Amino acid sequence: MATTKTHIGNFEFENCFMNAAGVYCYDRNELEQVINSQAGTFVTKTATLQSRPGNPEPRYHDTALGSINSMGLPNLGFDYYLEYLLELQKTHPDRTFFFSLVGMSTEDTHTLLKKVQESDFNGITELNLSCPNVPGKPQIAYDLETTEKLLTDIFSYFKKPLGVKLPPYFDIVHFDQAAAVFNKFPLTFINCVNSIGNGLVVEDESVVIKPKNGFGGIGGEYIKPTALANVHAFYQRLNPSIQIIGTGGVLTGQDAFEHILCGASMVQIGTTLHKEGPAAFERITNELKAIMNKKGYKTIEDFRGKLKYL
Ligand SMILES: O=C1NC(=O)NC(C(=O)O)N1
Repeated sequence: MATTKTHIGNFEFENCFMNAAGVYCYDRNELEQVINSQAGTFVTKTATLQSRPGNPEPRYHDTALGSINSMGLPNLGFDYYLEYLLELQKTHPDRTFFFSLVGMSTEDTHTLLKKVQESDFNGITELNLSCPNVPGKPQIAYDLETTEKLLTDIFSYFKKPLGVKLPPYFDIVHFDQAAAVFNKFPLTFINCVNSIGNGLVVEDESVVIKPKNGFGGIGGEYIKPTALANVHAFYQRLNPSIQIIGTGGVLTGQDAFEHILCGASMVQIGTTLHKEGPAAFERITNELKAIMNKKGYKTIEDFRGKLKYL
């Protein structure tokens, strides 16, 4: 019987599925629903130093093939999520959770990570280098010089497990350049991909979200080929010590199988979770197990990264 267990760093997870930051993770109520689902773990909504209301609504819209969003990092603030995570370390000592965060400035990012370093948090930190929706703020990881400087400074003081949430790259040379940067650091993982930034969805004669005149991050079926390409490009290039979390376009067990085949050790679900709710984790897990049983794979390591070329 196939198992979809996995590990990230030194942590074991009963299931290789979890939410993508931003979906089912805004507050305790949503996070508890993920804890009580078939998901192996959760990641919080990206926390900033102070709470943020985010962008004006409507700022999220589902479409037939996915979603567009320009949330603008609405969150309850770093202290809210840290307090909850520390409480979970007492009530769920056998579980490991992910803490997503980013500063609204480089200084804030260091303040946040120093707080994590000095805290009793014993889970995994996901530094969001790719939010496309804060007006005037670039997607940090598209500036590799700034990213390298930031990671150099971070790893001078941050000694806990850390990964980065990346935007999609679209140029082979950028895969080469980005991997060369990430290979310099003791990253636990990279997470490919965040939404494809600044798409535009039109219905009838209008945009469908208010912020930025309708420009927003695209998720869902639209982005699976880009997500798989980023997962596999970095799988081909990174030191094996840096694991890959695959995010983007996961609707079925087959989509998850493809992410793992491309090299992912964990699969995050965003748009599908938003549309279907936490029951999606059980459905997609069962679909993946059925595929593995049919193919004779017992664990995800039996096929992870073993994408065949022609
Ligand atoms: O990193 C992010 N990616 C998104 O697609 N949306 C959110 C947001 O806008 O808060 N952040």
